[in-house]
Amino acid sequence: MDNIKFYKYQATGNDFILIDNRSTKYSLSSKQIQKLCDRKFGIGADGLILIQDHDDYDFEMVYYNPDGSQSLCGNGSRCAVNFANHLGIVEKSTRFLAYDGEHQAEILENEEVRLKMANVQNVRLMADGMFIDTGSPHLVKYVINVKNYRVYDEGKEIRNGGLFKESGVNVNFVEVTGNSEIFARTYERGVENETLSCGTGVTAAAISANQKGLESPITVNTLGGTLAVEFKKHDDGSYSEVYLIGPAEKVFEGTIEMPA
Ligand SMILES: N[C@@H](CCC[C@H](N)C(=O)O)C(=O)O
Repeated sequence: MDNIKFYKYQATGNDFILIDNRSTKYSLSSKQIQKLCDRKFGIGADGLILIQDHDDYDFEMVYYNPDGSQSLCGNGSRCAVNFANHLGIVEKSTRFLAYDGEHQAEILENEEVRLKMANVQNVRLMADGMFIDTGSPHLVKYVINVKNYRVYDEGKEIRNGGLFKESGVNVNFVEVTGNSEIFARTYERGVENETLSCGTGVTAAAISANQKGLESPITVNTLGGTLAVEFKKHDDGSYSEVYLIGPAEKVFEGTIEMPA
């Protein structure tokens, strides 16, 4: 049985297993990903990331939710950039490929990463809130007293509700807390629980706040820490130059036997 060398990273409390797969040695099944991400029987994480070689980019980030499904992960991307730096693949700036296409990123002081997100085409008003695609699908709902809100129960209900049943959605509960400041909590599909922070969710929350009159840059507080989001809004309702900025750090590294 193979031993896998892994690195554990966290970005505002959203935690990930990172694996150097430049040799493309590992092709993990959903069952293996589920076991590695399991907090009791495995390493435990909100997601798993393989860093792979790519002919046209510095690297490719292949992201899996803990249930084995795939999407873009904003916080995971910031961890991947610092990991790629640790592996010697990139220096201060990079261009890499992820689930939703090309991303650029810059490593700032104190290992903070400034990640360029894809343009946001529009904000769709729906019965439960605003629907915004930031590389993964997000519903943003404004609530009062978000710190005490029933995020798990309501998030689960909306995520599994009629409208989103097929492909699911991440559900963000947001409160405006200042002139350019919000607090966001996210129920993540694929984790099927609330996480301490969700990067694509924080980005969607900041863009939704602009619809309510808040201007870029917006500070987004989460249960796991603080991020900043910058953007440019256009007359047709789209957004470009969208950046997610915040910390990402290695927590520990180790080896684990490849699960069956
Ligand atoms: N934690 C992530 C989002 C990961 C993807 C999401 N669960 C989905 O399936 O859409 C982030 O930081 O963006």
